[in-house]
Amino acid sequence: MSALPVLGAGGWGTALAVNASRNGPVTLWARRADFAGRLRAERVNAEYLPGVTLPGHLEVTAHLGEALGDAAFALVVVPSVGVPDLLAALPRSLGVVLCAKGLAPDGSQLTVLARQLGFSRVAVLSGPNHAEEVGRGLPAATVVASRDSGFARMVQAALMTPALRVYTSEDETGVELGGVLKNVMAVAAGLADGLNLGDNAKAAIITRGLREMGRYLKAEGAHEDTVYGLSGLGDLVATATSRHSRNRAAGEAMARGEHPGQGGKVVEGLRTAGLLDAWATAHGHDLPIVRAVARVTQGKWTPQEGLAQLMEREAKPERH
Ligand SMILES: NC(=O)c1ccc[n+]([C@@H]2O[C@H](COP(=O)([O-])OP(=O)(O)OC[C@H]3O[C@@H](n4cnc5c(N)ncnc54)[C@H](O)[C@@H]3O)[C@@H](O)[C@H]2O)c1
Ligand SMILES: O=P(O)(O)OC[C@H](O)CO
Repeated sequence: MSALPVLGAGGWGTALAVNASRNGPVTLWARRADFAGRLRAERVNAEYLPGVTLPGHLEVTAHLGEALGDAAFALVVVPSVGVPDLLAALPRSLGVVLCAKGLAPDGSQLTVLARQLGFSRVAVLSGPNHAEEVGRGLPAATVVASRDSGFARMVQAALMTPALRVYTSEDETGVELGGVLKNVMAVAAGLADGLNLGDNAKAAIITRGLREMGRYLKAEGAHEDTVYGLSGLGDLVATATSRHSRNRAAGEAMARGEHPGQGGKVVEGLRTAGLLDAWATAHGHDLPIVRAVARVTQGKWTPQEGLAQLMEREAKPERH
């Protein structure tokens, strides 16, 4: 049985590797050789997922070819900015499971980019899945989406464990974009936390944020109900309310006048907000929470100005 390559040794790559190790051999790829050496020696990823022991049979390498071996597919778990370069280095015969929740630097969906590069078996994995909990084996559910339902089932079989329930979907776009947008909404929720706006405001952000996500998914051709699934509503709730979320914590820090950085860990929503806001402006779409988060992260509005812009919008029926 060939080992499953997990490409990216941050928090999520490490948690997925630990989970999949319950089913068979796994090789975790880290881009830095010294870091891979530390993981091999210490059997813990102290930098990105402290407190989770790496099983003895989990291999770690910084050699991409060694990680890939003769595997049929790989999990791609580096931050979205790094995905284009990593995909470019992979053989096109490999199936790729995109696990980042962000867009390529030019604003493209990562699944679209993968197809443009010539990969024929493409899937996306997304859901309410904090690495800190999945790594510890706490119960969670997630979705693997692919136009190729046979490929989705293959990935499902590799990742489904007693602690991680994996559903399949054919709505690649809807599942991918749910994960992309919920990070921006989580930054908004964090801004509300940092401004001490209370529970009512948080509920309003989640609910109106979900409506905004639905409008965007529909415009991009996703299925109508995907936004109400694990990768949409599920992940929005998990991220906007969680003490683990780096996106929520980044918003909270900004509202307090602090730097949004999360100790070197990726905060996808900060970059995504600007890309989505540019898309909305170019296409004449109304994404007000995205716009507020983008302008606050770009320093164009204060958090209080962002709040005022949302509260002073024109009166309208709820369904819009
Ligand atoms: N942490 C979570 O709970 C979680 C859960 C689901 C999805 N995700 C998504 O997974 C992706 C990765 O997040 P993470 O939490 O593992 O990040 P992280 O911040 O914990 O770690 C990022 C890792 O990627 C490496 N890296 C950074 N830039 C790279 C590049 N250009 N090429 C190769 N490697 C690079 C870093 O060295 C580090 O090992 C993000 O898109 C995130 O939204 C994270
Ligand atoms: O810590 P965050 O905000 O990047 O969120 C992690 C996961 O995406 C939650 O599902």
